[in-house]
Amino acid sequence: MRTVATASHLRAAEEKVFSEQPGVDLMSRAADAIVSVARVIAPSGPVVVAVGPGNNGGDGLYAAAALAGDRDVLVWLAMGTGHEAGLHAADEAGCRQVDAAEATESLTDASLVIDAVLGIGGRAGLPEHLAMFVDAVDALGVPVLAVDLPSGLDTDSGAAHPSFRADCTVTFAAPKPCHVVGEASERCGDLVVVDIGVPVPDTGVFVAEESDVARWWPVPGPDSHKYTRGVVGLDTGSSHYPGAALLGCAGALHAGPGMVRYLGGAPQGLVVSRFPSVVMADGRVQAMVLGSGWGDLEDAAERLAGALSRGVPLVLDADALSLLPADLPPGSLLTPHAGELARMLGVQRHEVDADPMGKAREAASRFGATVLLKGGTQYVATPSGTVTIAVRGPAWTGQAGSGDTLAGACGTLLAAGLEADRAAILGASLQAITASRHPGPHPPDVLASFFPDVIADLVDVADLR
Ligand SMILES: NC(=O)C1=CN([C@@H]2O[C@H](COP(=O)(O)OP(=O)(O)OC[C@H]3O[C@@H](n4cnc5c(N)ncnc54)[C@H](O)[C@@H]3O)[C@@H](O)[C@H]2O)[C@@H](O)CC1
Ligand SMILES: [K+]
Repeated sequence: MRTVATASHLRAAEEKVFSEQPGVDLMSRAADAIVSVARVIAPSGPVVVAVGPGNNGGDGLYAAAALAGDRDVLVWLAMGTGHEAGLHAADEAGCRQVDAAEATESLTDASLVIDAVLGIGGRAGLPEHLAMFVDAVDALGVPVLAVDLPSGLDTDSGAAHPSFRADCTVTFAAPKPCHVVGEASERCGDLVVVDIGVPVPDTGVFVAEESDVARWWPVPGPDSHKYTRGVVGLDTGSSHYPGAALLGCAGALHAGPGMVRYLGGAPQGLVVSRFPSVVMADGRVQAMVLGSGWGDLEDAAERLAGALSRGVPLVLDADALSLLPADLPPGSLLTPHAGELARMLGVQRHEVDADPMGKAREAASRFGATVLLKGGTQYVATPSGTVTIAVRGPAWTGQAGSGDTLAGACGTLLAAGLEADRAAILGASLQAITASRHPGPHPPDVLASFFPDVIADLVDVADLR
């Protein structure tokens, strides 16, 4: 996991470094990292560096100076001014200063554009002349390397302001919110996080990576059996929504449980004919999933009370989220989408959309349970206030039934003994990674059927033997 830091977190951390190590040259370290990545993306050919007025431009100018040793480097002062010492270094190294028209014309031959216009000091959006330059870059398909972040984005949000669209972003110390949430994250391309000697601040916000999923996945050992791997009970689906039972079973089974018990109100024959390993008899379970596809079941409250009396961690999804009891069993997980979270908190949907992380954190605190807020960006908030952003995937998963399979997978992971936040991070990340590796409009149960291949590929092969 990586810590996610805002612009003000980063500024405070940098100031501490400067006060403790007067004269430290962080800009050269930043420039070195940019140069290394630039050489990988475009080993030769002319480079156009769009430079802004602040230190982000300074990073770009020192990188331009280093690259000018063996290729043509054109420097465009996109805001009219630039970091003085950086400009001097670029001039000395033989970079050629160009105006907007020449910068745009030179794109036809350019192997790379370095966007060093605005970084964490930038205001969101781009002035007209820069927006036109970005359009020209996009139209010609010239690769873009963004310094710290694609200029135009708001560092601290996922909002899709007019901005550069990078193939790769080199950022310093820690990812910022714009790199990991919302549409903004899709403008960053591959993210390279570089340690330039600024300590990562303690923010309580994290982003999960594929390597975390591999590291934390509960892989059975030589002495494992169905009860050590975990038995998950599903009280999902109903006679009105029998498909939810199948989707939950698909998610639970393909995440690797010891056993799935189906205890819901959908026709049993339907479930067992599709999934013969699912057991219909009631008995011991180590976690329960409730609510997906309940609709307006008359006995919903009794079903929830029955599950609560088992004293095992619960995944509460969909219709069960409107019946939240005062005390949930320890280790329980709530899996709302934005509309359901708004209802849980008694706020408008747009308030959740405006501050999804804050609202997920508020719900976790209020209900004393981990909250997985589902959507394009998936937030896992704990009652202690930490938030982890799950690995992102393509929007193919944005379809009816994805939440049902996800709840089933999370139930399997809770039954395996994982803490609720890990179960949520792993379940949500697995679904996203699977959609990345198997892109296309697969129905949610079909996508879940690819989970085993993805899990096997992620975890250490030796562990599977
Ligand atoms: N503080 C440091 O020592 C380090 C900073 N680094 C770099 O410095 C960057 C931050 O530098 P700065 O604080 O100078 O900020 P920026 O370089 O991000 O931009 C600040 C300047 O741009 C102007 N500006 C902001 N938004 C604008 C807009 N929309 N239109 C027109 N002008 C706009 C501001 O008025 C200000 O002059 C980081 O992103 C990183 O790239 C790195 O060199 C590492 C070390
Ligand atoms: K930038």
